[in-house]
Amino acid sequence: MDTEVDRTQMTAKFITFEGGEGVGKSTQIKRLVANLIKREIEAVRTREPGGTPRAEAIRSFLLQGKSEQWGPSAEAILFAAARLDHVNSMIKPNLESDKWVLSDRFCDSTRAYQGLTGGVPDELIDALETLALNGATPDLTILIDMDPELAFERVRKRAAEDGLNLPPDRYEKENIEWHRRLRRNFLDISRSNPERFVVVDGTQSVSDMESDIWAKVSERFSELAA
Ligand SMILES: Nc1ncnc2c1ncn2[C@@H]1O[C@H](COP(=O)(O)OP(=O)(O)O)[C@@H](O)[C@H]1O
Ligand SMILES: Cc1cn([C@H]2C[C@H](O)[C@@H](COP(=O)(O)OP(=O)(O)O)O2)c(=O)[nH]c1=O
Repeated sequence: MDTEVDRTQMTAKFITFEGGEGVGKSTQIKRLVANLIKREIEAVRTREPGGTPRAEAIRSFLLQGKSEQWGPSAEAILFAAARLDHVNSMIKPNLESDKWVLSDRFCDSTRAYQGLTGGVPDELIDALETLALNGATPDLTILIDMDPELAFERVRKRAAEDGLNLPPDRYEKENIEWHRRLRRNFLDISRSNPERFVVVDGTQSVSDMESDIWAKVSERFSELAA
């Protein structure tokens, strides 16, 4: 493991997007990166599980359902193994070269999916988080919150428009009650970490949500105040 860096001395920020499936994370992360670049702030977008070749290999194993029979604790360990590589070979080097890093999902997904919703004990989730983050705690986490039924409706509509009939990935096939629990668990995590989280209403239009997120991000980081 590499040595811990003093994040308080850095100007580049690490921002994560969290929430259930189809709430608009990838749409909004692209817009936030573009808004930062417009203001001449170097910013890179990444995602979890994935973000590095080694972590992407773990991603395909996890999302094709091959890990399902291993159980949620082993899955949590696999997500953490992917995260450790992502942190050490992608996130930290970019922050150290003064690039803002924006990640589509990060550690709160493990706590919400495998931990609170999947039943993996807090002690294991806490230990994996300490190990995998290696000091790289997000400066800000944007939770996009909305009813999962509406979010799935959007995803289905888009897939139908594109003529796609994709098989559901690992967590999409859980029932709606499971996804409602997941939503409540994400909200609980945000309430336990009020200094790190902002919650955004996912039912807004794409451009209203973009403005809402920009207002919240620029309020948080004084260097963005125009
Ligand atoms: N605010 C929005 N209103 C309506 N549809 C949206 C909105 N944001 C995203 N979408 C559409 O919903 C689907 C899921 O959005 P996406 O950004 O991929 O979500 P996520 O990354 O959270 O899974 C996409 O088809 C996208 O075009
Ligand atoms: C990062 C992470 C993701 N996941 C799940 C959430 C999603 O179902 C899946 C990632 O799929 P992906 O298609 O990237 O997400 P989305 O559907 O939001 O666009 O992996 C976990 O269960 N634990 C984790 O730690």
